Parts: sequence; structure tokens; C-alpha cells
Amino acid sequence: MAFPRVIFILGGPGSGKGTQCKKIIDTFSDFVHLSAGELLRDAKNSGSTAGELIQKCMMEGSIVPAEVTVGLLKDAMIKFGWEKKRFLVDGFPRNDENYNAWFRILPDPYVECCLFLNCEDDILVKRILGRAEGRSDDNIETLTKRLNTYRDSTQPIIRRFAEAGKLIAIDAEGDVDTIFNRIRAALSL
Ligand SMILES: Nc1ncnc2c1ncn2[C@@H]1O[C@H](COP(=O)(O)OP(=O)(O)OP(=O)(O)O)[C@@H](O)[C@H]1O
Ligand SMILES: O=c1ccn([C@@H]2O[C@H](COP(=O)(O)O)[C@@H](O)[C@H]2O)c(=O)[nH]1
Repeated sequence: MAFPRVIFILGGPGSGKGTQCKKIIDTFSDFVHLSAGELLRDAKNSGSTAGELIQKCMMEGSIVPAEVTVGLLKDAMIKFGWEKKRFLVDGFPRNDENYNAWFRILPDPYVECCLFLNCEDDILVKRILGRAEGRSDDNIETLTKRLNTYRDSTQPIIRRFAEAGKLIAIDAEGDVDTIFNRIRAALSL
């Protein structure tokens, strides 16, 4: 049985994960972009039984239990063709529970690397408060909580990938195209 090939994309809120993933899939047709946050928002809006829990976590900037998120990611990968594509899994795994559940629930998927978009907090804040997509969590109160969650729960996961020799760190400050070129060079695309 073939396994999916996965690149995780991590970085603070506003580091440009969604923006860069879009550029990658627009340029390279073998990639599929799976945003964990988008999948959760879709599940919430479509009346999933986990909808209330997802909404609560999003407004608190906390992390939805892994069984919900991994289930959504797995279903999406199966839908796109489990073994045919390279999946850009954006915004996941965000904590130890996510990380452990991924490897417990999915049958030994091949994780190529974790791409880390590294950006200082002041730039993250400016970008998130300037994002005009009407997201209810893009306000200073929730953003402060998201930044705390990122520091306390997600940065240790980024270090975990580094220790496993799987981390590719990208300077995510500067203009969108410059960052995209850094990513292309780092992934040899
Ligand atoms: N290099 C950049 N320079 C300036 N603005 C940027 C850059 N990259 C992204 N942006 C803008 O910053 C905002 C956040 O970007 P994006 O949605 O890609 O971040 P994200 O990491 O996916 O955020 P989140 O984790 O909150 O979903 C958007 O409005 C986007 O257009
Ligand atoms: O794996 C995930 C991804 C996201 N969440 C929750 O969603 C919001 C928004 O995520 P974005 O990546 O900014 O779209 C995030 O603050 C979490 O509450 C999650 O729990 N697990």
C-alpha cells in the first residue's frame, strides 16, 4: 500500500502559511493544500457535531482535540487520492496531542519535512489585524491568545521536527514573492 507524502507548514498566526501554500499549488499541480483551520471552519459551518467545540476553541485561541482534526485531514486526503499527491498540511500539528495522534491514527504516512515560516510577533500582529477576510478570531483579544498558544504549544513541536532532522526554517519576513522564492529553493522546486 502506498502512503501519502506530507509536508507540514507551521508558523505563527499571520506568518503567511495560507498565502504561500496557495502560491505553491498554483505553480505546482502535484501539490494539494489542506488547511487544518479551513477544514475546521468548514466542519463548524456545516453543522458538524463538533461545531460548538470548534467555535469555542477558535474564539479562545486554543487547540481542537486531535481526533477531530486528524479525522478531517484523513478524509480530505482520501478524497484527493491518498497516494497520488503531495499534501501541504497547513497549521498542523499544533501541539503534542496533535503530533502523537497523527502518527497513531494514520498508518505511518511519509512526512517529508516541516516547513517553518519564521516571523517576529510585531509583524504577525500587523498582518492579522490587516487581514480583511472577516474572520471572527482576527481581533486583538483572540490574537493575543493565539500567539500564547503558538509560543507554548506549537513552538515545542517545531523544535521536535528540528530534533528529528525534518525542519526547514524559512525567513518569512519580506514580500510574498521573495518568501516564495526562498521556499522554492529550500524544497528544490
Ligand atoms: N509576506 C507578506 N507580506 C505582507 N503581507 C502578507 C505576507 N504574507 C501574507 N500576508 C498577508 O498577511 C495576512 C495573513 O496571511 P496568511 O493568511 O497567509 O497567514 P497564515 O499564516 O495562514 O495565518 P493563520 O494561521 O492565521 O491562518 C493576509 O492578509 C496576507 O495577505
Ligand atoms: O490543527 C488545527 C488548526 C486550527 N485550529 C484552530 O483553528 C484556529 C484557526 O486556525 P488557522 O490556522 O489560523 O486557520 C486556531 O486558532 C485553532 O483554534 C486547531 O485547533 N487545530
